[in-house]
Amino acid sequence: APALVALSEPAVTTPAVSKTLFEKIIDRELPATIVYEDELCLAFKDIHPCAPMHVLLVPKKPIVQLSQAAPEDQALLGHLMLTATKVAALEGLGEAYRLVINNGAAAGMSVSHLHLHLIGGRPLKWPPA
Ligand SMILES: CCNC(=O)OC[C@H]1O[C@@H](n2cnc3c(=O)[nH]c(N)nc32)[C@H](O)[C@@H]1O
Repeated sequence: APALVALSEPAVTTPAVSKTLFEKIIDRELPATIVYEDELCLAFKDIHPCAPMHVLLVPKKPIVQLSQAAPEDQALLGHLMLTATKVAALEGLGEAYRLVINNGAAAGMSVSHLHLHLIGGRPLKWPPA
């Protein structure tokens, strides 16, 4: 009987591309209430707002967290901060708002895609919890 030759299955290498929740929102694969968009970033309402106005501002570039931003991201980071002021104005907050970046899970970051919390619409205490 002819020797059985084990046919090696072709190695299937599926790219380990797991989109974060925010990348799915950016790509419109998940719904969100979008309040601002330009070529570099997207702003949408937080699903669990901690204030009457709680918007998330994310770069379209999937920077995992602030501590992983690179020097070439400097202009983008500045754009995010200036865009936050524009969104605050769009949302009628005037000058009264808080802009928060959490870095890492220990700081409460639950989605591994850099995001700025723009919070306002009520008096805010300090320090935050
Ligand atoms: C806790 C602060 N650290 C952090 O990582 O914030 C992640 C922020 O994303 C919010 N969020 C979670 N899932 C969704 C979602 O499907 N849609 C939207 N529009 N927001 C979401 C969550 O409420 C939190 O404030």
